[in-house]
Amino acid sequence: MAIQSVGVIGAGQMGNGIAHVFAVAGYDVLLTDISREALDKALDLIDRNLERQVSRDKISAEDKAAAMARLKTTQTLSELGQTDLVIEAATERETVKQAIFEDLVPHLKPETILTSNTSSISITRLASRTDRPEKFMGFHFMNPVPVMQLVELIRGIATDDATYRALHEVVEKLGKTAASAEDFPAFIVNRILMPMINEAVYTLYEGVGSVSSIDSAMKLGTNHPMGPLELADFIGLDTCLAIMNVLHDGLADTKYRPCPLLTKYVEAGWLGRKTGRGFYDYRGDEPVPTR
Ligand SMILES: CC(=O)CC(=O)SCCNC(=O)CCNC(=O)[C@H](O)C(C)(C)COP(=O)(O)OP(=O)(O)OC[C@H]1O[C@@H](n2cnc3c(N)ncnc32)[C@H](O)[C@@H]1OP(=O)(O)O
Ligand SMILES: NC(=O)C1=CN([C@@H]2O[C@H](COP(=O)(O)OP(=O)(O)OC[C@H]3O[C@@H](n4cnc5c(N)ncnc54)[C@H](OP(=O)(O)O)[C@@H]3O)[C@@H](O)[C@H]2O)C=CC1
Repeated sequence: MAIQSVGVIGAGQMGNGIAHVFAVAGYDVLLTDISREALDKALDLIDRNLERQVSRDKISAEDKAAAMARLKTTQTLSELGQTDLVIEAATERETVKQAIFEDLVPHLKPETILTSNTSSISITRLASRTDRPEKFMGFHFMNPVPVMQLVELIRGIATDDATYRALHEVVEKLGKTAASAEDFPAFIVNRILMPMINEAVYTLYEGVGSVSSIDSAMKLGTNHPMGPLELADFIGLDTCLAIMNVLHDGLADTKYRPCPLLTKYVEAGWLGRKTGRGFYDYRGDEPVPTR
């Protein structure tokens, strides 16, 4: 079956980036969220990010108009049942994702492929709660989606070859590169990246360095485009903590213990850029380190 239409669940930073790249690649996109405000903000952001690509000659003004025309939003989850491919990109919480799949499954066409953009949660476990574990996969995009080349493809224990091949083809049509990962906690990228970020928070917690010195040390000392604390703010500290908890619970090894300071920031509602404050305060003209 040729995939032509795509449903995206969750209009946060990942959902809007995923909707953006699929619309540019010629797919009809239906984006849903529980909040109308999130949908309106996502449409506005996609428009601005497409404009940025036009201004840098990455796409033409006609491509932008065509992409915006292919993009629709709805607050009714069941409407996504008629699409060929569904990508769930809601909050990184297993109960939230399971509830979404439970509500959606009765409305799905039999041939629809179901995927999750989860950063860490077991694909086999998510798939087992649906009516189609063989047509279920982890489809893990990186942030910011329009810029990052990689998509991790994660097969659950029951995923069939046809589903894997179909998603591999989609990745190629998007002009991105796939890397296959086995279904273990946090897969490849976050198994390696998130302990580094967590260690940077411990480095701050233990007073080895300030926010600025830790970030400049890693940017200038290891050529990372962002320091680990700046990157944590960019990803979202709630998402970082959720991933560390999945690693800690799933691998039962104390080396994945989330830093108490990371927990404290999340408990304060300081989730990074998306709430205006994290390891940096973004409410002024320039980001100001909080420690
Ligand atoms: C948590 C998970 O589950 C998995 C993950 O995603 S982990 C996070 C992975 N992501 C990273 O590690 C990102 C690390 N950071 C970076 O690579 C860079 O800082 C960055 C690409 C985000 C920004 O780069 P920069 O050079 O500082 O900024 P900027 O010049 O504004 O952007 C670079 C390019 O991206 C484009 N861009 C940035 N954000 C964009 C967006 N949202 N949409 C479209 N284009 C965008 C810019 O227009 C610019 O294009 P040109 O090269 O044509 O000029
Ligand atoms: N941030 C990152 O760098 C990356 C994140 N991911 C993964 O992508 C997913 C989304 O992350 P991200 O975009 O950063 O998170 P955000 O917090 O930016 O967005 C999540 C969105 O999902 C919405 N949502 C929550 N519950 C539901 C629901 N039941 N139905 C529909 N929408 C819902 C939220 O609404 P509200 O705000 O109203 O709760 C919010 O708009 C997570 O699984 C995350 O792990 C993957 C790669 C990178």
